[in-house]
Amino acid sequence: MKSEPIAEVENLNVAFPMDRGESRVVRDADIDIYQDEILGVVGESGSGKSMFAASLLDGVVEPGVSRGEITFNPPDGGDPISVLDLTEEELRRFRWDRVAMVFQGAMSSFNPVKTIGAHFKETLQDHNKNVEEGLERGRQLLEDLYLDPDRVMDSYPHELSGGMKQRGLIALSLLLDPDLLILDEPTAALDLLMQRSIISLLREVQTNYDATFVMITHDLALLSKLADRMVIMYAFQFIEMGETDEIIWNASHPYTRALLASTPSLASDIDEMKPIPGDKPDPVEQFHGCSYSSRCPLADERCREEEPPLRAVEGSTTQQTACFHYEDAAEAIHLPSSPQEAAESAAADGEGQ
Ligand SMILES: Nc1ncnc2c1ncn2[C@@H]1O[C@H](COP(=O)(O)OP(=O)(O)OP(=O)(O)O)[C@@H](O)[C@H]1O
Ligand code: NI
Repeated sequence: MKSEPIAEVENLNVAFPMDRGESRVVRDADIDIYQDEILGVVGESGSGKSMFAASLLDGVVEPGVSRGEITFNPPDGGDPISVLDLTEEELRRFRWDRVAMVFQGAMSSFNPVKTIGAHFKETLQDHNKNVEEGLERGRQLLEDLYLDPDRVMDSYPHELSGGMKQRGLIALSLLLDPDLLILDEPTAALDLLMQRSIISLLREVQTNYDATFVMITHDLALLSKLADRMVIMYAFQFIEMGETDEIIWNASHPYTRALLASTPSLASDIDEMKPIPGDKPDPVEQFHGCSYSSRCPLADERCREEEPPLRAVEGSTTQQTACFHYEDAAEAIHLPSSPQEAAESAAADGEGQ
């Protein structure tokens, strides 16, 4: 995937002042988000995924502060927008018009005393859009998400199932035609079947509406089917990123490999997997060296003292990893289902017949 970056994140830090010190929940994050891609963000609970996502529209909750540089490049050719420098009023317009977000736990974010249609109408009015045209687009979006627009527009949130509500929210978030849509755990509260059907819809919608998606999830299996690129977070940092196939088949960071190794057939949730041994990091702590070193089988003296920067993986143009020993990771953390093994076992099956 080679296109222009729609957003450039440089040296992003998110911090909360706390009694026992500053809690740094995103640390020195750098990434370009490319136009028209689906970027998946994976990591265990508390690693900073939602904080990173919220920063993209300067939406970290008070008293949290985002520092660094987030540059949004409008795909229609407008001037670059420095997101963290926008005024309240500019930010209000930037959100929804440019970048929209479906928040984590959003199933309850429809107002229970208003119909779904009223939410669509208010959103259009708040942003001075033509209501009639906008509602037409809203109905089309609902239809594209396999919902009956007549029924859904007239319904109150409690009259819809979880899956319908979730699709309703995705439609609402696309109403003002944002260039970038951020989905924070869009399927977490849904059953497996509904998760899978929403996923296939998301790809269609992303293509039809020409939007860029940033998708946050625990579900590696889901991302491996949907994302063009993945970024792995550990302890408030990006520790690996690359094209999805590279990450799945050739993960270079020991943590990514541990995640993959403990994910049976890529079909389970990160938090249900057998845990990776060692303590979870504390955001107030100042770490020395690599944040994963206390859990990493490859860690040595240097790893405990010096922080490994995110660097290009040799032989790849897109994969980056933050590990001094990534070249040894494949041998040290064995993944049962490498493509070679899959091919070998397929060949062996063939011989037996
Ligand atoms: N309002 C807050 N004030 C202070 N710290 C917070 C606040 N909200 C979250 N945190 C801390 O920020 C860190 C990152 O949280 P974040 O919500 O980004 O994690 P996450 O990766 O999205 O996790 P999950 O998968 O559970 O949603 C966590 O350690 C969390 O305890
Ligand atoms: Ni989260």
